[in-house]
Amino acid sequence: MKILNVDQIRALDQYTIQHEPIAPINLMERAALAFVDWFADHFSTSTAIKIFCGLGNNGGDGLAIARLLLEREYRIEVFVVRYAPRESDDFMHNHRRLKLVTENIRYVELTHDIPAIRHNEVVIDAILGSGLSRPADGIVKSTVEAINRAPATVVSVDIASGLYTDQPNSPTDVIIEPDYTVSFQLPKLAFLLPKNGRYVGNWQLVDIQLHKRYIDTSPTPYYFTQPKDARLLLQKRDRFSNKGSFGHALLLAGSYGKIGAAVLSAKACLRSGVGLLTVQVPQCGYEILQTSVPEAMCRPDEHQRVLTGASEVEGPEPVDYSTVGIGPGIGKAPETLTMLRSLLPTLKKPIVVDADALNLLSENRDLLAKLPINSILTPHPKEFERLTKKWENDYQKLDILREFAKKYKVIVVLKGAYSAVTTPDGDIHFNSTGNPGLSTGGTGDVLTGILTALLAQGYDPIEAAVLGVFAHGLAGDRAAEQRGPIGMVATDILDSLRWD
Ligand SMILES: NC(=O)C1=CN([C@@H]2O[C@H](COP(=O)(O)OP(=O)(O)OC[C@H]3O[C@@H](n4cnc5c(N)ncnc54)[C@H](O)[C@@H]3O)[C@@H](O)[C@H]2O)[C@@H](O)CC1
Ligand SMILES: Nc1ncnc2c1ncn2[C@@H]1O[C@H](COP(=O)(O)OP(=O)(O)O)[C@@H](O)[C@H]1O
Ligand SMILES: [K+]
Repeated sequence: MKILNVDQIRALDQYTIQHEPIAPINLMERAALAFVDWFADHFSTSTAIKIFCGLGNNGGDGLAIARLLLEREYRIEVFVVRYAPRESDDFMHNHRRLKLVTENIRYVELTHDIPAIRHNEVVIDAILGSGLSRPADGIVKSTVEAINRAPATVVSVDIASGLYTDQPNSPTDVIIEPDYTVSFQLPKLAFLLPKNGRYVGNWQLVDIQLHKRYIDTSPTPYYFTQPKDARLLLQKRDRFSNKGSFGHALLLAGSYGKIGAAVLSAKACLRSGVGLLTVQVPQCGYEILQTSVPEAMCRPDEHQRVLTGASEVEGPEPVDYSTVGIGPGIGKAPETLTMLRSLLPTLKKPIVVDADALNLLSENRDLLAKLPINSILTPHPKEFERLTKKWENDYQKLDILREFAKKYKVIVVLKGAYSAVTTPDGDIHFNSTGNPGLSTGGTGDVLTGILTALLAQGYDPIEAAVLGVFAHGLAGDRAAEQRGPIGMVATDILDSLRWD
């Protein structure tokens, strides 16, 4: 699913109006109806509701929502925040229609017009939408502050008033802090960025049938991976396939005290369909790995505690494997850096690089140029900062991500809520699955195993990254259903992984 910018969203509305065709007021009615359908699923008619409307089309939505809620016998009070002398045409139209059915419309011009809001009430925030062009000030600011102070449940229409759709807010901006955001049709970039969490709440999309042709032909670097997008990427298995059909992966993982990382990665790799798996661990990990992952072959490193790459056991060279996954639990010993230095230039196909392998790269940035083209790097934000530089806001972080992926021709998976899969062309696919239960040690090692398995099976590296990150998050969601987000651990994700 595409994420469009604010100008494109406006143009999409206009395109729909012209080409469906539909009158603007009817499109607003459709949006209001979609909102009200959602609202009716979440709140009973006994709820006391205060609707705050601005003077633009977001406010127009609010007025239409008020009328439709009245029709469904909700108890509502409407407050129009009069911050300017002019209203939009569709606002005025809905204002006239609402006045025909209720006299209960009040105007907020001065702070003493702002009503008291009680804890068992629901506030619908339709003050400002995607038309925001400057920070909230004056009576808008005071109203937003009063709503934020109130103990009520807050539902924002389309986007929280005061939040920009796709540019940074300043830390001093006053913005609604909703419990829910009910947005129209397409996700907004602002919803996916960590600093905006409290200005978005639990966000949901409602379909208002905006024109598909415009969406399909609009260029954008931003995508949001939906279940149907991921399903399209999944390769079917041939009836006559054999284990040789699904590649032979090499995992370089583990060090003394961190063999668990190697175990988790290895298990995830096997549970993600790899044909054969060899794991190289330091000698101290040999018995642990052979016992806990009998399906994997183990090549013990000649070093007791850390990886050096050398082994007394004969085996293929790393370049001869379908792919290599390197990093989980490897530490930053000088011997391991030496291994990385000599290994990288020999590899020709995309590999997966995670954890301490990334930290070694950030301390030895000359090695970045040695990464095979289209390799997948999986930093969490701290690791990514070490590889690049500190960012001032989430939007700058996205720019740095895209520059980095372009410069080194790699795919960067910036992990976290809505993990961002960034391609060498500068596209970013935000992941839709996953939950805070994944914030527990070892879940990143599982992801490395998954991605390594997909590369070994011959998946295109971008598709491997998008699909692997989606499947990992989905397994996390299943694990959270079974165990709850607090009790789940990385092993539960392994048990929940499914590829159908
Ligand atoms: N265009 C359409 O056909 C549709 C629009 N929809 C709604 O329309 C909204 C966008 O409407 P608008 O473009 O009218 O914009 P808004 O309703 O967000 O803003 C209204 C006006 O306020 C002014 N403004 C911006 N920042 C301000 C601030 N800080 N303080 C005071 N005034 C400020 C702007 O100049 C703008 O004209 C969407 O968020 C959505 O809710 C929906 O009804 C779906 C269909
Ligand atoms: N709040 C969250 N929502 C969704 N996914 C999350 C969240 N927190 C963490 N994750 C996911 O969990 C994984 C954590 O990886 P990482 O930080 O490398 O942990 P570790 O190194 O301990 O395994 C990543 O895939 C990340 O996207
Ligand atoms: K709003």
